[in-house]
Amino acid sequence: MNQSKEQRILNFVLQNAVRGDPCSVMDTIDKYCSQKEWAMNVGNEKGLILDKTVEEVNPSVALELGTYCGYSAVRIARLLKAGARLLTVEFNPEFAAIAKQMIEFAGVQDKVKLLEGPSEEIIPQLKKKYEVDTLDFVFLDHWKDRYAPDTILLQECNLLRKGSVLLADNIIVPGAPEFLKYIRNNPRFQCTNYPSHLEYMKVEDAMEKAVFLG
Ligand SMILES: O=c1[nH]cnc2c(O)c(F)c(-c3ccc(F)cc3)cc12
Ligand SMILES: [Mg+2]
Repeated sequence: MNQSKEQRILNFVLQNAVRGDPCSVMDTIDKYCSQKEWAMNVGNEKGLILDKTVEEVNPSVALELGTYCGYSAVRIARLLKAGARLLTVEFNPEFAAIAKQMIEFAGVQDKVKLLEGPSEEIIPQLKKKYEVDTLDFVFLDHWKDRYAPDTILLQECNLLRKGSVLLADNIIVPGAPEFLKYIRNNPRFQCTNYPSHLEYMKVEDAMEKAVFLG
């Protein structure tokens, strides 16, 4: 049974990165995906926008929708203060299995809880099953057609509070037009656009920050 691309990425990290060193894991993934096989990690350019937003928010409880291989989970978790935690949701079981190993190799497993399943099922469970009160930060990086419905679902589940920050990847490529239309016309959100480039490519992309006003 030949290996998946995600398994090849993980193997390259296990053989070339420094165990327990999140930056080494991120750099090694970026090296593999820029030189050998493209993959949909947020990457280092958009990753810096993610870093700045996480540092600005300094979340106690963060949610990521779309774990993939765990690159951005490692990226976010490395910046979390003592006692803070990241919940990351992945519906593809193969990706989740890779991400679990990636997160453990990076040494951030104590800060990260990987939840396997569809976001629309997991979001309504966050309060009771995962003991979440409200979310300080949400990184939307899963399926573009879920950005808007999941943002509505987060509000319906009372998971956002005044000042909660959403950051969405792939606003241009693949694009999330329905989400942009929803969030930019909604008076309960203050939006900011961050132009950037598609991971590992000279193609324009952007991220959108949306602060919930309560
Ligand atoms: O499905 C996705 N989920 C989350 N993030 C993505 C991403 O960052 C991409 F670049 C892309 C992408 C895939 C193929 C392309 F040709 C361009 C972008 C997809 C996703
Ligand atoms: Mg993305």
